[in-house]
Amino acid sequence: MLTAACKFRNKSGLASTTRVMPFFLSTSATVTPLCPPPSPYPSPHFRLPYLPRRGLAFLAAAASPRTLPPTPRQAMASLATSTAAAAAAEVTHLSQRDAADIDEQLMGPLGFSVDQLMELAGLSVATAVAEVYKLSEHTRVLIICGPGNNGGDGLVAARHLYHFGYKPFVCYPKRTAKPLYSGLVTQLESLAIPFVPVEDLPQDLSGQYDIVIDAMFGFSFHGAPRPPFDDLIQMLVSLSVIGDSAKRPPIVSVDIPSGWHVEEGDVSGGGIKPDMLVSLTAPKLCAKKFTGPHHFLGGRFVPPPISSKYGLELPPYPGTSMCVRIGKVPSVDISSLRENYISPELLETQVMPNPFDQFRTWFDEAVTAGLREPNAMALTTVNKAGKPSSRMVLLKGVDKQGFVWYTNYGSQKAHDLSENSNAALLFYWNEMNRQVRVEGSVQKVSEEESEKYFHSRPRGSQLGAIVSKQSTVISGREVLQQAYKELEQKYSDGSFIPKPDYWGGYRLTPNLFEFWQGQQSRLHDRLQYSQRELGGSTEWHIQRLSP
Ligand SMILES: NC(=O)C1=CN([C@@H]2O[C@H](COP(=O)(O)OP(=O)(O)OC[C@H]3O[C@@H](n4cnc5c(N)ncnc54)[C@H](OP(=O)(O)O)[C@@H]3O)[C@@H](O)[C@H]2O)[C@H](O)CC1
Ligand SMILES: Cc1cc2nc3c(=O)[nH]c(=O)nc-3n(C[C@H](O)[C@H](O)[C@H](O)COP(=O)(O)O)c2cc1C
Ligand SMILES: Cc1ncc(COP(=O)(O)O)c(C=O)c1O
Ligand SMILES: [K+]
Repeated sequence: MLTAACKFRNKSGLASTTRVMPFFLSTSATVTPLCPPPSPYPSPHFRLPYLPRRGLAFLAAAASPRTLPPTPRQAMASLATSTAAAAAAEVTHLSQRDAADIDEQLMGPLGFSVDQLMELAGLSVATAVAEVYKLSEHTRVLIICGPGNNGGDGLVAARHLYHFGYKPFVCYPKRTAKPLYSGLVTQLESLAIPFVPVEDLPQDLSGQYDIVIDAMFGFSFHGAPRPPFDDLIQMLVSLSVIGDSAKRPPIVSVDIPSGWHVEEGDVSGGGIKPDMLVSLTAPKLCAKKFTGPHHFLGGRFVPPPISSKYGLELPPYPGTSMCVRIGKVPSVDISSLRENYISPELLETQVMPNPFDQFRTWFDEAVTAGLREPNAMALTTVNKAGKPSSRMVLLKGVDKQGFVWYTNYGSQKAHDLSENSNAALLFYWNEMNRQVRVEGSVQKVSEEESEKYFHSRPRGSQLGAIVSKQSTVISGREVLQQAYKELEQKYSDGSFIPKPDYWGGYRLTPNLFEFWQGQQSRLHDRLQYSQRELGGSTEWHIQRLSP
């Protein structure tokens, strides 16, 4: 499989992505049910005593890096989880002294070298920048590096940004003679990254750069900035007073907004106002005064002895990410969220004559691409009054007879289907720019088929199905837990769990399919398969629909 990822970003910094699809080698508090279903349930299981609410520890477990799956989409999902967790929990802020102490411990008894930590710090900065400021709208990055390790982080970030596809420019006026720094400079020179002297910088940076990274001073800054950093800081201050953030490059500060007091922040009120702060190891006290939209934490290297010694409360990093968003999540301009789809063409001459075969091909490709739950589908039912309702269900089988899923025969969907057998299924494989619509009529599968499937499920899910009077109102989660616990005990000997007669499968027999492949400028491909009578037999007929 070949994939290409080319991302576009809009002004909010959060949206407008071009999705290039993978190419395959083969082509009020009271809630009452809207439509109360008839009750097929035996009642005794459901009159159960109150059980205290469980703690929320499972939320933390859900955000644990170890449990997070690796695909980009899942990483995004987990980023959201850990963002929420980070926002909820208090993140430790370090004093200047503790920050320096931690550095010493890491590079002393804990066996790290400065090169290593700087590499990880710089990589964190680059990944955080790339997460917020997408390449397609922000290409040219000016990195202003100071004389110490903060400047070193900037040099490392410049290298990674280059490899991510950005065009870095480095301003490094006070170079340090140490081999670590000269090595970093040589590495950048070998990539032909331009070093820009301070005097060559335009007074107004907004015309020449799309992002400015402030890597001048970190936690060892003290006093007032000395030349030439005083002027450089002023340049960034003038930049941040341009009110319309869309008309100027965003400023990203590494660890500390340069010129700010490490603990007190922007004391005079006339300092840099960065749009983004990437705190390293743990935020310093001044970060409490940061009011920009993007606060990230990087430096995923803190070992337990440091965390426990300094009582560090730090958010979990999502998946394999080098950075995690902390602080408030910026609110998104929903109207600006959009994707531009780029996919291979979907042509009448290439698709299979039979829509079931075409579905199977696409389905297998979705599985091969590693999509999470490609068998999740929206099911829309309509009751006798014509009121539609949709929900997700899992496809559990497909063949020329139809599409099968399992559910509760007392649920709202079951009630709708008993009144109106017409239904629609919808698959959306986001990462592949693909959608499949299926319409038809629905019948229950045989008891035998349902029995067979029921007993293939994990025992926990079998018990869950017995416990749930799906779509009815319950007083609290405890009701389910208590009933579940009792059943768990009842069947603790591993004995056969009978399928309740209120649980089973449905099969939708299609009379219409539509295969949708997203394309640029909203000129998508849509191929519809409908049924036609031809010489006494039914045939599938393919038509292209306008996007
Ligand atoms: N564990 C981590 O999180 C790591 C973080 N890293 C980064 O390192 C910095 C801290 O680096 P450090 O070298 O200790 O200090 P700075 O980069 O902040 O800068 C020190 C140099 O700046 C000079 N300085 C200080 N104040 C001024 C001033 N007012 N005007 C001009 N120059 C100033 C200072 O010179 P002095 O003569 O004054 O001492 C130094 O030359 C941390 O914030 C992270 O970004 C590591 O990369 C990895 C581990
Ligand atoms: C991804 C996903 C898969 C689901 N799969 C099923 C399923 O296979 N069967 C089912 O009864 N409910 C499933 N659900 C729950 C349904 O969406 C829905 O909440 C439930 O069936 C009750 O719907 P109803 O009240 O409209 O009948 C799933 C939910 C999600 C998000
Ligand atoms: C209520 C309910 N029933 C059934 C299913 C299908 O699960 P399984 O794969 O165990 O059959 C799901 C899946 O989410 C569900 O939520
Ligand atoms: K800085």
